[in-house]
Amino acid sequence: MIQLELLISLPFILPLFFFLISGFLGKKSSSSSSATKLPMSYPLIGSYIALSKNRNRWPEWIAEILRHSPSGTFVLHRPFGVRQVLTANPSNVQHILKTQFYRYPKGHFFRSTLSDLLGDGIFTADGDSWKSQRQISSHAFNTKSLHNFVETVVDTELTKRLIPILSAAAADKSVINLQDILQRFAFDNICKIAFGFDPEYLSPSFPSPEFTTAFDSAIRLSSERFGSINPALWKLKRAFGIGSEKQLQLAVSQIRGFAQRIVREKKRELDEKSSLENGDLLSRILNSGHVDENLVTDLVISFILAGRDTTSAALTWFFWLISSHSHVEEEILREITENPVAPIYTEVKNMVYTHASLCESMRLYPPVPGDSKEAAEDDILPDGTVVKKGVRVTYLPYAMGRMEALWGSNWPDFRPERWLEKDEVTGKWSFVARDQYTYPVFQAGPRICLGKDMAFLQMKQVVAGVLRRFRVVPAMEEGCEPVYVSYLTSKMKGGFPVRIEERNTKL
Ligand code: HEM
Repeated sequence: MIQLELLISLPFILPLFFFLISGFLGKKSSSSSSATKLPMSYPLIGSYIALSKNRNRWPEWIAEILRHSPSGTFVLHRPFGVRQVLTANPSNVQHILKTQFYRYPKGHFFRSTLSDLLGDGIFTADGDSWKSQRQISSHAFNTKSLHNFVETVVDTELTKRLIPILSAAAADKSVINLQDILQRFAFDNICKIAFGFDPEYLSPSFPSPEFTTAFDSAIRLSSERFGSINPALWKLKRAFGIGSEKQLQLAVSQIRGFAQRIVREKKRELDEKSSLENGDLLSRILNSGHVDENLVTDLVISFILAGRDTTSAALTWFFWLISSHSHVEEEILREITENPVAPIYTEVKNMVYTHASLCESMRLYPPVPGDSKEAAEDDILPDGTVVKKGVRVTYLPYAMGRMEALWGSNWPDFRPERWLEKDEVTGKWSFVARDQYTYPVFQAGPRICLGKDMAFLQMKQVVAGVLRRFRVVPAMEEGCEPVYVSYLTSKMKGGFPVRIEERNTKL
């Protein structure tokens, strides 16, 4: 098998080898300068050497380059003459996400890389298909009854599952992986909210159901396609059904089988009851008359992706930051005391300091580190960067949260106060939002995240529910800093080991 993969790769590896050598012999082309931190670029292989050297830390690497770029933009030379524009410039972000929205669809590259997993679902769709999915989904998301439903689901998962597990960990002083626990929590929630189905993934036995294992590997393998030296390589592997592509096919067929069962079961249930008893998103979508089974299956998979790893990643980094910023923790505890029945929605809404802390945490560690569009025609970005038709333009929330030009010289500091104003008389905080194009953590413009309000509601419920009772204490080795890694969404590398301590005074 490995030999076959090698054989397929030879047409790519041989010229690469040749040009690597010629590059080292000094025949490098343009755009290399140590002063500006731009990576060296060579004929044919472009900046492949720098790319592969920084593969495991690409968000940090790109952020370093963009911090040194006067316009906050640079053009990455990928192998075989492929160019990619990378930007942390808010004017460019506004241009591609809003002003010139129809010139910058998701495009062919993104769709072909992810369509095995996501089909024609909302994340890969463009044009009329995206419009109709967006319309159906927005209708289902934007209702008061969904808010109430989310609140109840999250509260139940919190009180019946998360709190007892943390309580047991506190009692036996064990080290637990908080990232894994929060992912399980988010998975149960999204399945209940989106499909009215409870997978019971967060339980004291920490089960590993086939579906979630398949989902994890499908995300990893699909996102590895983005790093492929040439898409033809993974496409050939897929055609031969070998290596990582074979694993991906297996994982995808398990995922589609699972999603299809959910859709069929829900349709059967609705035929029998023909009512919106549970209020989950899928019932709402099916009730709206949208019954193309394949498309609804794609939507189901997209919702799981959207809802599972985003809130859990955000909360993992949030608890890590809180653990070393006691004044922030104290301020949040004060807010929880002032809102004694939080996590109830109306109370959670008042938690502006907590809201600011979550925004600040996602500025430094966004759950989605980067997002790409593809130019449908030749264009020039507001900062003067020339974009040819077919070129990918990627904006990077991870880099943008680390730009001195946008956040000041204290950008490395975790300071929720940068999102707040204090009323001198009452002493109360009020939240001051940044514009969406400077902080596109939830994307912006017509494709802005549909689950943003739901995500904040869930996260604040968790923060209030956990911190009112427990202290989260990192259990990493002395001097060990967590590492931010990114597949389609971000993660803390190796998980987040913590000890849980009960607070002496319950709030
Ligand atoms: C902290 C939590 C979250 C963050 C940071 C976040 C971020 C994002 C981002 C960056 C996008 C654009 C992705 C792309 O186009 O490639 C997006 C889209 C989307 N998100 Fe979220 N998300 C979060 C939670 C959720 C939740 C809980 C849901 C609920 C299912 C959700 C549903 C969606 C949907 C449906 C879209 C597609 C919108 C479209 O293309 O029109 N998100 N989100």
